Amino acid sequence: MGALAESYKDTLLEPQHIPLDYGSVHTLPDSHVWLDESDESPSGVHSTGPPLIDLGNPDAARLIIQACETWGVFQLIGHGIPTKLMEDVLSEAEKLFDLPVDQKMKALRSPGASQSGYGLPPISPFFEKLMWHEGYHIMGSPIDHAKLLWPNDYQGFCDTMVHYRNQLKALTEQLIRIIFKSLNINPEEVAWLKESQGLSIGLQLNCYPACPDPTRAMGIAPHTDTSLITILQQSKVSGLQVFKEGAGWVLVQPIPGAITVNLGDFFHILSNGVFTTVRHRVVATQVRRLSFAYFYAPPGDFIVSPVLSKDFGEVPRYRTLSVKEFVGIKGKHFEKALSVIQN
Ligand SMILES: C=C1C[C@]23C[C@@]1(O)CC[C@H]2[C@@]12CCC[C@@](C)(C(=O)O1)[C@H]2[C@@H]3C(=O)O
Ligand SMILES: O=C(O)CCC(=O)C(=O)O
Ligand SMILES: [Fe+2]
Repeated sequence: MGALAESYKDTLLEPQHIPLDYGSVHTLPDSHVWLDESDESPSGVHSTGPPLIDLGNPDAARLIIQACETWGVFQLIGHGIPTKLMEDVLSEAEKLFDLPVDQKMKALRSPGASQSGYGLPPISPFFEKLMWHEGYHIMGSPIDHAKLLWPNDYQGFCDTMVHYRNQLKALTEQLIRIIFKSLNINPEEVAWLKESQGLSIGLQLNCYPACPDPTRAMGIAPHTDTSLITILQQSKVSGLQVFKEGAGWVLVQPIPGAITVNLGDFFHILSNGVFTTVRHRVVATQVRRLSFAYFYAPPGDFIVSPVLSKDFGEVPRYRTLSVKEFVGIKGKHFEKALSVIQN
């Protein structure tokens, strides 16, 4: 199923690491109160957000590379993902998160197994406080877990998610080709890009339920993605913030029809640290917010070695390692993973 199926497999999931029955909670429990940590405070979000790029623009490739260096994230229009499909994903996800909590718990993600199923973010054990979040992850076939949610009516959900995943795969690979060229990597020589074997692909449906005390809660704690690229669809409600040196936490305002593209750790390592693996978080909100994140990573045995050149630096900032090895290091050291492999 690919290396990401092993992400955070040894983190210690305690019994409290399951979503609350949010609909029945009217005051924020102490377990979910996040104290403001100076620069981590949700206030002070003023700067203009990451660039908006039209993939149909003849200058798109240059703008994308520029955004990879300066932000590690951009918004994209002209991407070719049908609006109807994006709406269908939203309505299937709403149907899922609207289920009674007992039903959702039937599809609970099991610790140490693949990442599929319902639950809190797998990074939860790295934090003292719990996130105001419920998620549903699809890795491989969506059928087994969907059958647990809707024993007789799972096909529509599965068809929509598989169709969406296929469309996002084509778009992601188009973006990877553009970025590889700038790194002087010939996409035609990358076997997994041509043959799609051993890839890790995960689709995470995120729900941030309406929160009674949003300024003291956290939707998803700060992290970078363990991916090459992540493609995100945000619903109309804003909540995603990215950390920008010199500006602090900056809001990524949802734009109707646009998708948000962010680079993950593997492009950061490959580019010798020149492309940003953007640190991001999601703040809690007064109204429910949904988002859908598509994670794409190379096969576990792919060797990630920083590209060296005049533009990317002549000295490797990170040691060469396999995707699988990095996933293991991230699972153990989380936010410190990149410094662990620094030369
Ligand atoms: C594909 C993956 C990326 C992810 C770990 C996982 O194997 C499955 C869940 C993903 C997710 C979604 C919410 C935020 C995040 C940090 C987390 O806790 O689980 C990401 C993981 C990641 O990017 O490392
Ligand atoms: O909800 C969002 O906007 C971002 C979610 C996210 O960071 C993730 O799923 O990795
Ligand atoms: Fe993320």
